[in-house]
Amino acid sequence: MIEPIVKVDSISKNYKKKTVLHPSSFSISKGRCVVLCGGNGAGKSTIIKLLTGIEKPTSGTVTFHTKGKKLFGYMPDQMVFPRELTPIEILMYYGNFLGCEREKMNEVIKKVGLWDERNQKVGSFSKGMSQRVNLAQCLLADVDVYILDEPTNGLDPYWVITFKQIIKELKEKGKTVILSSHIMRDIAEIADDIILLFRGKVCGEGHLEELYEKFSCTSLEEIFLSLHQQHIS
Ligand SMILES: Nc1ncnc2c1ncn2[C@@H]1O[C@H](COP(=O)(O)OP(=O)(O)OP(=O)(O)O)[C@@H](O)[C@H]1O
Repeated sequence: MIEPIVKVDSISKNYKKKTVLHPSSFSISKGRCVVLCGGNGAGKSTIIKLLTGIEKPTSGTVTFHTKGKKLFGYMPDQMVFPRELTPIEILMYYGNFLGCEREKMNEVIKKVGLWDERNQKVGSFSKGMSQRVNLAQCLLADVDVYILDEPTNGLDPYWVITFKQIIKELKEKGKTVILSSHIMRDIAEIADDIILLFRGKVCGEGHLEELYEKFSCTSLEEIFLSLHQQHIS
Protein backbone atom coordinates (compact mmCIF):
# COMPACT_ATOMS: atom_id res chain seq x y z
CA MET A 1 0.00 0.00 0.00
CA ILE A 2 1.33 3.45 -0.97
CA GLU A 3 1.49 5.83 1.99
CA PRO A 4 -0.81 8.87 1.83
CA ILE A 5 1.03 12.17 1.52
CA VAL A 6 -2.11 14.29 1.93
CA LYS A 7 -5.09 13.31 4.02
CA VAL A 8 -8.37 15.14 3.75
CA ASP A 9 -10.88 14.47 6.51
CA SER A 10 -14.50 15.57 6.12
CA ILE A 11 -13.71 19.02 4.72
CA SER A 12 -16.65 21.15 3.78
CA LYS A 13 -17.09 24.76 2.78
CA ASN A 14 -20.02 27.12 3.21
CA TYR A 15 -20.17 30.69 2.01
CA LYS A 16 -22.78 32.28 4.25
CA LYS A 17 -25.61 29.77 4.08
CA LYS A 18 -24.58 28.27 0.75
CA THR A 19 -22.77 24.92 0.88
CA VAL A 20 -20.31 24.84 -2.00
CA LEU A 21 -18.49 21.73 -0.78
CA HIS A 22 -20.25 18.98 1.14
CA PRO A 23 -18.15 17.01 3.66
CA SER A 24 -15.52 15.18 1.66
CA SER A 25 -12.76 12.79 2.64
CA PHE A 26 -9.97 11.38 0.54
CA SER A 27 -6.31 10.46 0.69
CA ILE A 28 -3.67 11.28 -1.87
CA SER A 29 -0.89 8.75 -2.30
CA LYS A 30 2.75 9.68 -2.69
CA GLY A 31 4.07 9.85 -6.23
CA ARG A 32 0.66 9.92 -7.91
CA CYS A 33 -0.98 12.42 -10.19
CA VAL A 34 -4.43 13.08 -8.79
CA VAL A 35 -6.91 15.09 -10.82
CA LEU A 36 -9.86 16.92 -9.30
CA CYS A 37 -12.30 16.60 -12.11
CA GLY A 38 -15.62 18.36 -12.51
CA GLY A 39 -17.61 20.86 -14.50
CA ASN A 40 -18.02 24.59 -13.89
CA GLY A 41 -18.78 25.35 -10.26
CA ALA A 42 -18.30 21.73 -9.18
CA GLY A 43 -15.95 22.73 -6.36
CA LYS A 44 -12.49 22.05 -7.82
CA SER A 45 -10.97 25.44 -6.97
CA THR A 46 -12.68 25.35 -3.58
CA ILE A 47 -10.91 22.08 -2.73
CA ILE A 48 -7.62 23.50 -3.99
CA LYS A 49 -8.06 26.62 -1.85
CA LEU A 50 -8.76 24.42 1.17
CA LEU A 51 -5.73 22.20 0.44
CA THR A 52 -3.46 25.25 0.13
CA GLY A 53 -4.93 26.98 3.17
CA ILE A 54 -6.03 30.03 1.13
CA GLU A 55 -9.51 29.37 2.50
CA LYS A 56 -10.38 27.78 5.83
CA PRO A 57 -12.75 24.81 5.75
CA THR A 58 -16.11 25.18 7.49
CA SER A 59 -15.42 21.72 8.91
CA GLY A 60 -12.74 19.08 8.61
CA THR A 61 -8.98 18.97 8.30
CA VAL A 62 -6.23 18.71 5.71
CA THR A 63 -2.96 17.05 6.77
CA PHE A 64 0.26 16.99 4.79
CA HIS A 65 2.78 14.21 5.46
CA THR A 66 5.67 15.85 3.65
CA LYS A 67 9.31 16.02 4.68
CA GLY A 68 10.45 19.55 3.80
CA LYS A 69 9.56 22.78 5.55
CA LYS A 70 7.63 24.07 2.55
CA LEU A 71 4.61 21.85 2.06
CA PHE A 72 3.83 22.36 -1.62
CA GLY A 73 4.34 24.32 -4.81
CA TYR A 74 1.21 26.12 -5.98
CA MET A 75 0.00 27.28 -9.35
CA PRO A 76 -3.20 29.33 -8.95
CA ASP A 77 -5.79 29.34 -11.72
CA GLN A 78 -4.88 32.92 -12.52
CA MET A 79 -1.88 34.88 -11.53
CA VAL A 80 -1.59 38.58 -12.29
CA PHE A 81 2.06 39.57 -12.30
CA PRO A 82 3.19 43.21 -12.29
CA ARG A 83 3.27 44.19 -15.98
CA GLU A 84 6.64 45.90 -15.70
CA LEU A 85 8.47 42.80 -14.52
CA THR A 86 10.20 40.25 -16.72
CA PRO A 87 9.97 36.45 -16.22
CA ILE A 88 13.47 36.35 -14.80
CA GLU A 89 12.68 39.15 -12.32
CA ILE A 90 9.53 37.34 -11.24
CA LEU A 91 11.41 34.10 -10.71
CA MET A 92 14.14 35.94 -8.80
CA TYR A 93 11.47 37.35 -6.51
CA TYR A 94 10.04 33.90 -5.76
CA GLY A 95 13.47 32.28 -5.85
CA ASN A 96 14.74 34.58 -3.11
CA PHE A 97 12.03 33.34 -0.76
CA LEU A 98 12.80 29.75 -1.66
CA GLY A 99 16.57 30.12 -1.52
CA CYS A 100 16.93 29.05 -5.17
CA GLU A 101 20.14 29.28 -7.15
CA ARG A 102 20.09 31.29 -10.38
CA GLU A 103 20.80 28.00 -12.20
CA LYS A 104 17.48 26.57 -11.01
CA MET A 105 15.63 29.70 -12.19
CA ASN A 106 17.25 29.39 -15.62
CA GLU A 107 16.37 25.69 -15.78
CA VAL A 108 12.72 26.38 -14.99
CA ILE A 109 12.45 29.26 -17.44
CA LYS A 110 13.83 27.03 -20.19
CA LYS A 111 11.42 24.26 -19.19
CA VAL A 112 8.43 26.53 -19.76
CA GLY A 113 9.88 27.77 -23.06
CA LEU A 114 10.42 31.40 -22.08
CA TRP A 115 14.18 31.60 -22.29
CA ASP A 116 14.16 33.90 -25.33
CA GLU A 117 11.55 36.10 -23.64
CA ARG A 118 13.18 36.06 -20.19
CA ASN A 119 13.96 39.78 -20.31
CA GLN A 120 10.68 40.94 -21.85
CA LYS A 121 8.04 42.63 -19.70
CA VAL A 122 5.21 40.21 -18.91
CA GLY A 123 2.69 42.99 -19.60
CA SER A 124 3.14 42.18 -23.29
CA PHE A 125 2.63 38.43 -22.84
CA SER A 126 -0.24 36.38 -24.24
CA LYS A 127 -2.47 34.42 -21.87
CA GLY A 128 -0.59 31.19 -22.56
CA MET A 129 2.78 32.83 -21.96
CA SER A 130 1.58 34.31 -18.64
CA GLN A 131 0.26 30.89 -17.70
CA ARG A 132 3.73 29.47 -18.33
CA VAL A 133 5.28 32.11 -16.04
CA ASN A 134 2.72 30.99 -13.46
CA LEU A 135 3.78 27.36 -13.98
CA ALA A 136 7.45 28.36 -13.71
CA GLN A 137 7.01 29.99 -10.28
CA CYS A 138 5.31 26.80 -9.09
CA LEU A 139 8.07 24.52 -10.42
CA LEU A 140 10.74 26.63 -8.76
CA ALA A 141 9.96 25.09 -5.38
CA ASP A 142 11.71 21.80 -4.69
CA VAL A 143 8.90 20.18 -2.75
CA ASP A 144 7.15 16.81 -2.43
CA VAL A 145 3.73 18.05 -3.59
CA TYR A 146 2.66 20.33 -6.43
CA ILE A 147 -0.87 21.73 -6.49
CA LEU A 148 -2.07 23.22 -9.77
CA ASP A 149 -5.45 24.82 -10.45
CA GLU A 150 -6.56 24.41 -14.09
CA PRO A 151 -2.93 24.45 -15.28
CA THR A 152 -3.65 23.86 -18.97
CA ASN A 153 -5.98 26.88 -19.27
CA GLY A 154 -4.81 29.05 -22.13
CA LEU A 155 -2.08 26.66 -23.26
CA ASP A 156 -1.88 25.73 -26.95
CA PRO A 157 -1.74 22.04 -27.96
CA TYR A 158 2.07 22.01 -28.03
CA TRP A 159 2.23 23.34 -24.49
CA VAL A 160 -0.49 21.01 -23.26
CA ILE A 161 1.64 18.09 -24.48
CA THR A 162 4.78 19.62 -22.95
CA PHE A 163 2.92 20.22 -19.70
CA LYS A 164 1.97 16.53 -19.56
CA GLN A 165 5.64 15.67 -20.05
CA ILE A 166 6.56 17.98 -17.14
CA ILE A 167 4.04 16.17 -14.93
CA LYS A 168 5.53 12.83 -15.99
CA GLU A 169 9.01 14.05 -15.06
CA LEU A 170 7.80 15.22 -11.64
CA LYS A 171 6.28 11.80 -11.01
CA GLU A 172 9.49 10.07 -12.09
CA LYS A 173 11.22 12.10 -9.36
CA GLY A 174 8.70 10.73 -6.84
CA LYS A 175 6.73 13.98 -6.60
CA THR A 176 2.99 14.07 -6.00
CA VAL A 177 0.87 16.21 -8.28
CA ILE A 178 -2.66 17.39 -7.48
CA LEU A 179 -4.38 19.33 -10.22
CA SER A 180 -7.83 20.37 -11.29
CA SER A 181 -9.24 20.18 -14.77
CA HIS A 182 -12.46 19.88 -16.69
CA ILE A 183 -10.73 18.82 -19.90
CA MET A 184 -11.61 15.16 -20.15
CA ARG A 185 -8.92 14.16 -22.66
CA ASP A 186 -6.15 15.68 -20.53
CA ILE A 187 -7.52 14.02 -17.40
CA ALA A 188 -7.71 10.58 -19.01
CA GLU A 189 -4.10 10.92 -20.14
CA ILE A 190 -2.40 12.16 -17.01
CA ALA A 191 -4.45 11.05 -14.01
CA ASP A 192 -3.37 8.09 -11.91
CA ASP A 193 -6.36 8.76 -9.69
CA ILE A 194 -9.41 10.90 -10.20
CA ILE A 195 -11.61 12.68 -7.67
CA LEU A 196 -14.86 13.30 -9.44
CA LEU A 197 -16.87 16.31 -8.31
CA PHE A 198 -20.41 17.25 -9.13
CA ARG A 199 -22.20 20.19 -7.56
CA GLY A 200 -19.95 20.33 -4.52
CA LYS A 201 -19.95 16.61 -3.83
CA VAL A 202 -17.31 13.95 -4.39
CA CYS A 203 -19.30 11.44 -6.39
CA GLY A 204 -16.50 9.10 -7.40
CA GLU A 205 -12.88 8.40 -6.64
CA GLY A 206 -10.28 6.06 -8.07
CA HIS A 207 -8.66 5.00 -11.32
CA LEU A 208 -10.37 5.80 -14.57
CA GLU A 209 -11.34 2.14 -15.01
CA GLU A 210 -12.90 2.04 -11.54
CA LEU A 211 -15.01 5.09 -12.39
CA TYR A 212 -16.08 3.59 -15.71
CA GLU A 213 -17.20 0.49 -13.85
CA LYS A 214 -18.99 2.43 -11.11
CA PHE A 215 -20.97 4.52 -13.61
CA SER A 216 -21.25 1.81 -16.30
CA CYS A 217 -19.70 4.24 -18.78
CA THR A 218 -16.78 4.08 -21.19
CA SER A 219 -15.60 7.70 -21.04
CA LEU A 220 -15.48 10.63 -18.61
CA GLU A 221 -17.73 12.62 -20.97
CA GLU A 222 -20.37 9.90 -20.64
CA ILE A 223 -20.06 9.96 -16.85
CA PHE A 224 -20.64 13.73 -16.83
CA LEU A 225 -23.60 13.50 -19.14
CA SER A 226 -25.15 10.84 -16.95
CA LEU A 227 -24.56 12.90 -13.78
CA HIS A 228 -26.24 15.91 -15.41
CA GLN A 229 -29.15 13.81 -16.67
CA GLN A 230 -29.65 12.25 -13.22
CA HIS A 231 -29.66 15.75 -11.73
CA ILE A 232 -32.25 17.05 -14.21
CA SER A 233 -34.58 14.06 -13.96
N1 LIG B 1 -16.05 33.46 -2.35
C1 LIG B 1 -17.16 32.82 -2.72
N2 LIG B 1 -18.37 33.22 -2.27
C2 LIG B 1 -19.51 32.58 -2.61
N3 LIG B 1 -19.55 31.50 -3.43
C3 LIG B 1 -18.38 31.06 -3.91
C4 LIG B 1 -17.12 31.68 -3.59
N4 LIG B 1 -16.14 30.99 -4.20
C5 LIG B 1 -16.74 29.99 -4.89
N5 LIG B 1 -18.08 30.03 -4.71
C6 LIG B 1 -19.06 29.12 -5.29
O1 LIG B 1 -18.63 27.80 -5.04
C7 LIG B 1 -19.00 26.95 -6.10
C8 LIG B 1 -17.77 26.16 -6.54
O2 LIG B 1 -16.86 27.07 -7.10
P1 LIG B 1 -15.41 26.61 -7.58
O3 LIG B 1 -14.68 27.84 -7.97
O4 LIG B 1 -14.81 25.73 -6.55
O5 LIG B 1 -15.78 25.73 -8.88
P2 LIG B 1 -14.85 25.07 -9.96
O6 LIG B 1 -15.16 23.59 -9.97
O7 LIG B 1 -13.44 25.44 -9.74
O8 LIG B 1 -15.45 25.72 -11.30
P3 LIG B 1 -14.81 26.29 -12.65
O9 LIG B 1 -14.42 25.11 -13.49
O10 LIG B 1 -15.96 27.02 -13.23
O11 LIG B 1 -13.65 27.16 -12.27
C9 LIG B 1 -19.60 27.83 -7.18
O12 LIG B 1 -21.01 27.74 -7.09
C10 LIG B 1 -19.13 29.21 -6.81
O13 LIG B 1 -20.07 30.20 -7.18
